[in-house]
Order: sequence, then C-alpha cells, then structure tokens
Amino acid sequence: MSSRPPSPGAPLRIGTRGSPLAMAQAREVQRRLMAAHNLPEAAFALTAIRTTGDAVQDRPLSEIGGKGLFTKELEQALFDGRIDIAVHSMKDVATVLPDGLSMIAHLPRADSRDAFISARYATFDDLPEGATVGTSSLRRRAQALARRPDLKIIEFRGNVQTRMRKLEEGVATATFLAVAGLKRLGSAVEGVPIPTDVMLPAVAQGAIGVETRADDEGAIRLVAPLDDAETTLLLTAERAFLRALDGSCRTPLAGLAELTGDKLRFRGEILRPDGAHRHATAREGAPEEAEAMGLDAAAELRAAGGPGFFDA
Ligand SMILES: NCc1[nH]cc(CCC(=O)O)c1CC(=O)O
Repeated sequence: MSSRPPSPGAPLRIGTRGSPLAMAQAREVQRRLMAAHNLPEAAFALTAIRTTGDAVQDRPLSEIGGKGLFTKELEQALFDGRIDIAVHSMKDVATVLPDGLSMIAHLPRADSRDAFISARYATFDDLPEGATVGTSSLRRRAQALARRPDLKIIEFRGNVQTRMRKLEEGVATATFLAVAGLKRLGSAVEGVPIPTDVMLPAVAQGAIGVETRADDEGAIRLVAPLDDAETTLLLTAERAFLRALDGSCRTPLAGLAELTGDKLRFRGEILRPDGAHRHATAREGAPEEAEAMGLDAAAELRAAGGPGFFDA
C-alpha cells in the first residue's frame, strides 16, 4: 500500500465524484469537518475524480455492471495517495471494502425515501393506465411493475436537470429520484416522497460515508467525530442483508432499517426484474441484533425466491 501522508499543514484532500450531487455531499463533509475541528475552509481541498459510472452515460448502469462503478476510482486515488478521504453515497458502495481501506464515518442519514416526480400526477398511484415512467434503476423498475404491471418503463439516465427536461419533452410522464439527493442539490424540483410501504428504498439510500486508508491515523482522527452512531447501526442491518444476498446493481432488491426508541425494525424485499415475483419480509429486534436481522432476512428471502431467482 502506497499511502503518502500529506505534509504537516497541507490541506486534507477530500476526494469526490464530480457530479453536482457528489460535490454537494463533499462540501457537506467539508463543512462538518470545519465545524468539528474549528478549521478554516483552506484546511481542505476538494478533488473531483471521474468514475466509470460518470464516464459512461449512454448505457444502462445495469449493463455496464459490476460493483464499484461509482467508487473504484475514488478508492484507487486513496491507495495512490492522491486524496486523503473519499466521500461516497453509501448506496453505491460495495458491501466488502478493499483491504487497506476503512469506512470511518457515516453522516446522519437524510430522508431515505424515493421521490415521485411528475408534472401532471400527484402520486405514483394516480398514474393513468399504461403511463410511461423513466428510470435507470432495476429496483425502481421492478417495484413499479410489481405494483402497476400496466406501466411502460423506459431507461432514463443523466442528472436531475436532464431528467426534468425529458419529462418536459414528454419522453416520460414520471420518474423517481432519491429524496435525499434532491434536497442536497437544493433542487427546485421537490417531488413527492413515496411511502416506504409503496416503494421500499435501496439499501443505504440517503446515507453518506467517509472512507480513509486504514492506517492513516491523522485522517481517521479528523473524520471519526463525524460518525452518527444511529446511521451506522441502520447500515449494519441493511448492508448485512445486501451482502448475504450478494446484491449487486443487477439485482432488484430493497432494504430499510429504522430505529424507534430502542427497537430496530428491518424490512427487505427481492424482486424479479419484471416485477412479476416479489418476496418481502420484516424483522424486529434489539439494536445489538442489527447484523443478525439483516442476515436472517436475507436467508429467508433467498429460500423463498428459490434457485435462479437472481438469474437474468
Ligand atoms: N445511484 C445514484 C445515486 N446514488 C445516491 C443517490 C441519491 C442520494 C442518496 O441516496 O444518498 C443517487 C441518485 C438517485 O438514486 O436518485
């Protein structure tokens, strides 16, 4: 491992994807670091890194495939010593980190729900028979079809602005985006949050993680105070579920943990891509059982789906 600690007094280099959402998230991490340590803005340098997921705009993400589409290049930059910390949407992070890297902090989770966005209809259930919905997410596609097999789902990629233009041009009647992303972008488009019993969010949706080299004590000391223990707990359950199902972005699945008082609730589901089959389950337990709940839920759904459920 070629970690090159920055010289004393050099700014901490914050690596991020260059998309507007990623930059907004990196600036949030920077603001929190400044506040936590009473440091000036100049103590940090934002470094945008282009990832495969950003570079390939003309093909469905599920087709490019593989894990780490939005994270691999950031992690390589950490290994190479070009950046000191990497800021991720935890939704995009593989369940097993490369040796030598650690996820040191999760910021307090924002709204984990999906938003329904349409100029003409108030909610998903208001969509008329046969309406066209744009999404690039296998999960949202499968969930939409499971609830409304009559809908026509078309591939929709690009940033929020691009998608809104496509809606205006009538390419589709509605689309979905994460509420958290819209809020962080300060988007004029608000969308309507979809109840989680209508559309269960992606594992870790709305959560931001900060990763460092595992041996970079300086960076770890700076980043550790940013960790929100509740968010880390929720992600422990959700990411155990994802790991046990070996979920990649090719697999339509959803999982959400919630903490009420000292009671942890987990819900998970797996779907066939066409929405024709869906298996769902729920658990309640103590916070200490977070990981076991996720693993156990995954085992139940894997058995319910049977062999080949995740085959194309
Ligand atoms: N896969 C892209 C991605 N990764 C994280 C978010 C939203 C922000 C979040 O979930 O924290 C998005 C966009 C979206 O799904 O609308």
